[in-house]
Amino acid sequence: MSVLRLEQVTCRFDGLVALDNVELSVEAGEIVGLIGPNGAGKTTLVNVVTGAVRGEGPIWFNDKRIDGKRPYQVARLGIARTYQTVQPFPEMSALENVMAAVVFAAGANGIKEAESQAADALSFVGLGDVRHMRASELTLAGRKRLELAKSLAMKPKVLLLDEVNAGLNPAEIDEALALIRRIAEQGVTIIIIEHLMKVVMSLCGRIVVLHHGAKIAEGTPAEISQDERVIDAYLGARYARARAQEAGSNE
Ligand SMILES: Nc1ncnc2c1ncn2[C@@H]1O[C@H](COP(=O)(O)OP(=O)(O)OP(=O)(O)O)[C@@H](O)[C@H]1O
Repeated sequence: MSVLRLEQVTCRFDGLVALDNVELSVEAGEIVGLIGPNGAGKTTLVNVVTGAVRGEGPIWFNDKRIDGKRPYQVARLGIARTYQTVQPFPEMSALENVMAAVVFAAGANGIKEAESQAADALSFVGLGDVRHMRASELTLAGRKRLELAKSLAMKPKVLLLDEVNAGLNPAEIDEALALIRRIAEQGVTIIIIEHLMKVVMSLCGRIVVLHHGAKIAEGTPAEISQDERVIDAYLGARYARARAQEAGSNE
């Protein structure tokens, strides 16, 4: 049974259709990539699933309908997200930032428990040693990890990652990839919005492509990289040629 399912979900902003009858079904344990050109509706999909923006059409989390729920209710059911632009409370420590996320997702279970959950999440992402540092003093890679720790501390079953690798250098991206794989190994189902094709191709078992709010393709990385509509709308001919050359040189 799918853990998350969107049934013909539409989202309009005045005259603009940001999501157009999108069908999506994600199985437990999958890492699904969500790609498409700027403005395709990827972040809107995350916003609609997590209750930040109201759409039309049923969204199921296991056997529960979650469309219409508020963000904290969705978070408490077990769906966490990261934000494209990381915005920690700059003057608070990394630990305090994650504790705030724990309280948002779990309610007030006591400050000690929130602290211990937050410390575990920070260790998991490799920020255990700098947990008392102010968020504003962390590097971009550190703030991205902090963002991950905030969502992980909510103990999610489904995690929606919105461009967690943007702005990172190649070494930092490799580390982030390893971290995302470790999160998936914990049994967390992941949907990742990502512009770096190297990341999507190596991480995701399945890729969903949005264009002008509509799903134009869905398949394995190999299928998607050869799909004419995806090449036209997003990947471009140069990418397809490079892939074909790679395939040729591997023969
Ligand atoms: N709150 C909003 N109010 C009005 N229009 C919005 C709102 N949020 C998104 N949009 C519009 O909806 C469309 C889809 O935007 P969205 O941010 O979901 O795209 P995206 O695929 O995530 O793009 P990017 O890759 O640039 O982040 C865009 O035209 C955007 O301007």
